[in-house]
Amino acid sequence: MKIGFIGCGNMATAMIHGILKSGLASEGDLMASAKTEKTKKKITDELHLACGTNEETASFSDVLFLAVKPQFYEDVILSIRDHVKKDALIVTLAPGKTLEWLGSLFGEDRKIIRTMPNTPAMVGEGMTAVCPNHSVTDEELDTVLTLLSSFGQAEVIPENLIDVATAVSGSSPAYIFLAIEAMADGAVADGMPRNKAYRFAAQAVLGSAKMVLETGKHPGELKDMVCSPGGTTMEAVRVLEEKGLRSALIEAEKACVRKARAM
Ligand SMILES: NC(=O)C1=CN([C@@H]2O[C@H](COP(=O)(O)OP(=O)(O)OC[C@H]3O[C@@H](n4cnc5c(N)ncnc54)[C@H](O)[C@@H]3O)[C@@H](O)[C@H]2O)C=CC1
Ligand SMILES: O=C(O)[C@@H]1CCC=N1
Repeated sequence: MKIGFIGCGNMATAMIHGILKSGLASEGDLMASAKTEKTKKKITDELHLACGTNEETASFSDVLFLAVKPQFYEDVILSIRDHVKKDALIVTLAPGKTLEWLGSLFGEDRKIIRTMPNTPAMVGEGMTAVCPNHSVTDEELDTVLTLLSSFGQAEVIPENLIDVATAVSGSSPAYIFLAIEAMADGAVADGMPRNKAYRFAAQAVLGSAKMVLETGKHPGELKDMVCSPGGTTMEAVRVLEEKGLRSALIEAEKACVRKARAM
């Protein structure tokens, strides 16, 4: 199976590392294309892959990832569509680009899998939402799920939820980085050296996420386990509620969904 990436930025690089590390494919099975000389050099010298034009990458691939920003999708699709193998599995990553829209550009009978990954794929802890179109068989879907699982979790969802997935997992690492930065700022304000503060905050976030996933307990119950009666945490939680953290996150996700639907 030959795997190609049109564009080789943050997401493609993370996916390539995951696929190679898992042993699902070797360097010779992969090709990527790029716009800049710097990225071309990264593909050949750092990733040790063949670097092709967009057209060469399209005609090489049994599984083809479209890893350019959404605003470049239309031009890229129009330039490669006649080069894509007839039975290739076309995997998209862009928000807002629906299966219907993709089918209208590639051709209705094409096998298209719309996904929404996230950058924690870079450390093998990605979360990818997956929506296949009607032309993709169960076996082909399994092939793509196996590739996507090489850098984290991958789960099929109905397409009407993919903008929601964008808000809750595609974009949410940015909210969490912001939270970690702010938590560390608070610690620095009270005298902790900055590097130590990032590590303490990030490890607390990592452990908390693991508790949700591994205990299966309701997040509210886990929160209550931290809040000793008359203790320190309840004071912090009281201020977070007063400042609207919960509502800020809900409204941020609603804005994210609105933007994705408008793209
Ligand atoms: N960064 C993120 O957190 C996430 C990104 N996505 C989606 O993944 C896709 C890729 O995003 P990133 O990797 O973050 O972007 P990026 O900007 O890091 O990478 C895109 C690459 O494509 C190259 N490129 C642009 N036009 C090209 C062309 N015509 N031919 C070949 N290469 C071209 C750019 O030079 C760049 O290296 C986007 O559609 C984005 O919306 C989805 C989920 C999360
Ligand atoms: O900000 C964006 O548009 C992309 C999609 C999800 C994360 N990054």
